[in-house]
Amino acid sequence: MASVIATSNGNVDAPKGREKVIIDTDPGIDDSMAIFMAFQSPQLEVLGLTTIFGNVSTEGGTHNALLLCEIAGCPGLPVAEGSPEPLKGGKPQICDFIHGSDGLGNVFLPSPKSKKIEKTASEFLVDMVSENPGEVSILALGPLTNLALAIKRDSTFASKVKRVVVLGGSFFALGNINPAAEANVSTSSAFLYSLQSDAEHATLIYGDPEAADIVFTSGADIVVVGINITTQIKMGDADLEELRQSKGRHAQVLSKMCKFYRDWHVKSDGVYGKLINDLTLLFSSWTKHLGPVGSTTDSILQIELFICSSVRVDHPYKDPGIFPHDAVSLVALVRPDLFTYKRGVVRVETQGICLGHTLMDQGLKIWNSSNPWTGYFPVSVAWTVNVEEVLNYIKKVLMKP
Ligand SMILES: O=c1[nH]cnc2c1ncn2[C@@H]1O[C@H](CO)[C@@H](O)[C@H]1O
Repeated sequence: MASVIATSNGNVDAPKGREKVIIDTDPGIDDSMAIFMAFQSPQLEVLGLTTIFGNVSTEGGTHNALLLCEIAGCPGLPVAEGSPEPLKGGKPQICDFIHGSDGLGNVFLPSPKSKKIEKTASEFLVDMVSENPGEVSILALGPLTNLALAIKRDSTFASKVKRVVVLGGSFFALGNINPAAEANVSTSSAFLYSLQSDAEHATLIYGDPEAADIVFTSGADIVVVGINITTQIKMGDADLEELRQSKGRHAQVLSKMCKFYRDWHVKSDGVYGKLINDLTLLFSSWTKHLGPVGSTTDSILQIELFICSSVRVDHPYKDPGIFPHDAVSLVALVRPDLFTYKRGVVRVETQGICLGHTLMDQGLKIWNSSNPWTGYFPVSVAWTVNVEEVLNYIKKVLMKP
């Protein structure tokens, strides 16, 4: 029996008591934040970590998961290694440009002493959920391959798992891999498309939209937090500095990790990179619209005015900082009341230019005939977020000694 009750408007009630949780993760800098937060959350009992590719290789993720458990003072916690590749096979591309070659912001910490358990991630997930039916929740922070394998392995898994909180997808908003897709449901689809014309590589499929579609349509009690929600929460440079100066139990190591992540955000989403890009693009239209350039100072002023009045004045990344995606989904697990939700069937595109696109039927229309959304169980999709409270919550937990 699921403990989370979705009300008619899709809202999710807060769980009562200490919640058993397995974190399925590709750690990852924002994963590390979420994992440390889970260890610092008295309302959670972390049963173990399962690993997956994405921000790092699955093997690298296992290494980092063991390391994070040791740093957090839980060296014996089970870490089960997951699939090295998506359901369809192929070598996944790793986001080392976001998380560094060690996955932890190139901090190159000493290797962990503890070892992964013998069971695979899907075996561990199935066994823990079977042993504690209706009691184990899963926080899924990476591609959903391990969960899909658990569902395939045990047809009762979806009904026995308490609830699954997924960081993934982008609902009625753009993705971060390309306009259609978010990274966890379609890792590196952009890379796939760059290879599609290359016959030698045509059979390679990167990303795991098939797994995401299996999980979303499995009937499990699922809460999905997309990047349309997580990118509303920004830890700016001032927040990061506050963290660095705090006595937070893991504040120092996280601050070191976050440097790389922050610098990537500035390049990828930040004002500087975007401004240069915008400037180049706008320069031609500027001369067309505003006439010939006067003195250099005038020109710069006019360009600034033009940019401020026409582009990106509301871009969330005007000020440098990071998006703590995984930490936000941890908050959705422990403080579901800080979000509102819509219920609906979610399907994931598994082919074509919208590979990895997550699309929810909001139930606003009675369709004339059946369609690929018909007949599946609805999930809860985070719809709005209390930005200030979620940011405060993340900071409070991370700054806890
Ligand atoms: O722009 C991006 N491209 C690929 N992966 C990203 C990007 N931004 C964040 N992440 C990573 O993917 C998950 C959220 O989609 C997060 O785990 C984050 O670390």
